[in-house]
Amino acid sequence: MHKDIDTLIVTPEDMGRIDRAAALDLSSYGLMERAGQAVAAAALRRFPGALRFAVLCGPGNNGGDGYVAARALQEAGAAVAVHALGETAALTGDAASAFACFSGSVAPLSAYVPAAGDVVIDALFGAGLSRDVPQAVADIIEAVCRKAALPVLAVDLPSGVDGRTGQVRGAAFEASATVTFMCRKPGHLLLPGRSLAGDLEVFDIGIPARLLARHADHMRVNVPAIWRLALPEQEGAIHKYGRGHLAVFSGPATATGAARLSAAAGLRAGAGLVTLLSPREALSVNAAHLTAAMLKPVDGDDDLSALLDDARLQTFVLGPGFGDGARARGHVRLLAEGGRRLVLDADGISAFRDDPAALFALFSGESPRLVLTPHDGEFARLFPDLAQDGALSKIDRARKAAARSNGILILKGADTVIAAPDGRVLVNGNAPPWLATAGSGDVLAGIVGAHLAQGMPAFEAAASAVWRHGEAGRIAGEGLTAEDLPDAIPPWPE
Ligand SMILES: NC(=O)C1=CN([C@@H]2O[C@H](COP(=O)(O)OP(=O)(O)OC[C@H]3O[C@@H](n4cnc5c(N)ncnc54)[C@H](O)[C@@H]3O)[C@@H](O)[C@H]2O)[C@@H](O)CC1
Ligand SMILES: Nc1ncnc2c1ncn2[C@@H]1O[C@H](COP(=O)(O)OP(=O)(O)O)[C@@H](O)[C@H]1O
Ligand SMILES: [K+]
Repeated sequence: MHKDIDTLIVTPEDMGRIDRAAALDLSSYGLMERAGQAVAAAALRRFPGALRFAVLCGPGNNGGDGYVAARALQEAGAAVAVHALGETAALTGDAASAFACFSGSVAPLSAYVPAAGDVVIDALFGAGLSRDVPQAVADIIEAVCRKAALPVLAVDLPSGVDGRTGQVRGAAFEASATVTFMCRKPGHLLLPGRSLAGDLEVFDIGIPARLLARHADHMRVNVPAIWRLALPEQEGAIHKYGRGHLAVFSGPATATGAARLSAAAGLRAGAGLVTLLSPREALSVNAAHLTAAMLKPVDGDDDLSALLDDARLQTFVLGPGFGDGARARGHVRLLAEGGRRLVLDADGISAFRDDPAALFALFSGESPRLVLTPHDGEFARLFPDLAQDGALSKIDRARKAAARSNGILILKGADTVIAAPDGRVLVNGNAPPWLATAGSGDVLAGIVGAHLAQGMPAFEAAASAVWRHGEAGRIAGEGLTAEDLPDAIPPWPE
């Protein structure tokens, strides 16, 4: 597929618009025919041992794809049982045409009895799911997935998964694989949709790339092609200051490890110099554990102000293990007023829970130089209204938070979303589950800081850091601890 549209993420609403635009130039039934044929081909390829394909067809075009697939499977000599939700006489448009071309018998959905050897083709609802699935569908999902544990191939989306949010509407199939068309939808990438979709195939049914690009909304999968052009130059003889100087605030003597993880990651991720800014009472414990990173005492705003006279210090990480909220707020104010770039993580985020607007005001009005790295709990402290709004997807939440804060949001989790105030959004997909370990977030903050220190724009710095963090997790492998991660940070991709 065209490599530029390969990474696009399109909401069901935008996809509907694209389908309608495509139908002006192309036969919309032709699109459905190719979609259904692709589903049948995937079914035969993935399930050569199937005794029977049970094709469950819904009332819209998703059901239409199902009738095309059923016909193609029958023509290929496979045993097929087709069951419809609702009256087939009520089908309209392309779905009615697809039904008319299918010559086999169609039984009601309620008559389907899952049998061993069946492979279920789920063509009940796709992009058009607009409310919770009816009870009859919830019952079938229970019978197929829980009681009979049959393999399911989903058409476009597992029925019950909301394509815009990835949330389950009432109940949803758990598919072993899903065949979708042209582009991924948010529901394929955001949890729980991502795990319910199983192995995802994106099939090109022939909608022109220009239509996709015109109607898509700056949402993409986080891949190196997106930020490669913003990578720092790697010249052989570059001076260490040329590769940027990152400063990381340490917590008190009892909580210094988190900041050292950020510092170690910052060095590995390419910052030329990393300085740990430590309370005096924690200097000796920090010194005992540091080799390549430098150490400077900072106890309060006066120390920090003096340090900010050094114009080479432009980039800071504040939050990992930091503790003291009042001190954090004072430091953040000085850094903002000094025009510095800041990665605000963990305790640094929580420090502004009583007055998030004060934080946003400090970084308003110019190109973003604040990167916020909350997990869901920290996000809710800064953006309680967005966290509580059940209608918003994780993408919507990150995007609105970025706009409000004029910062880059890294909303963490297995489906980390990176968003910029200008509306660009990336969904990350390379993080292995074992990256969820204590201290892993501190490493991420250090990588973001290193990228900023090397002069990358904030959005690209954040996105590439999330990607490299995911790769480090894969390289370090299952059973990793956060201490293994810095050494596993890979070089920049070719
Ligand atoms: N040109 C196109 O439009 C193409 C569309 N394709 C297929 O078309 C699908 C989208 O088709 P539609 O927009 O018709 O949507 P769907 O077929 O996903 O569902 C819409 C139908 O289901 C009903 N419905 C929605 N939620 C319901 C619920 N909870 N309980 C009961 N009924 C509910 C709606 O009233 C409507 O009749 C895609 O997912 C894809 O499979 C493909 O054929 C490729 C081309
Ligand atoms: N199930 C998961 N799969 C992959 N990555 C995950 C998963 N859960 C969390 N992560 C990632 O692990 C890191 C955890 O960071 P965080 O929540 O701040 O923990 P900590 O404070 O312990 O470092 C984040 O980068 C997050 O995106
Ligand atoms: K479906």
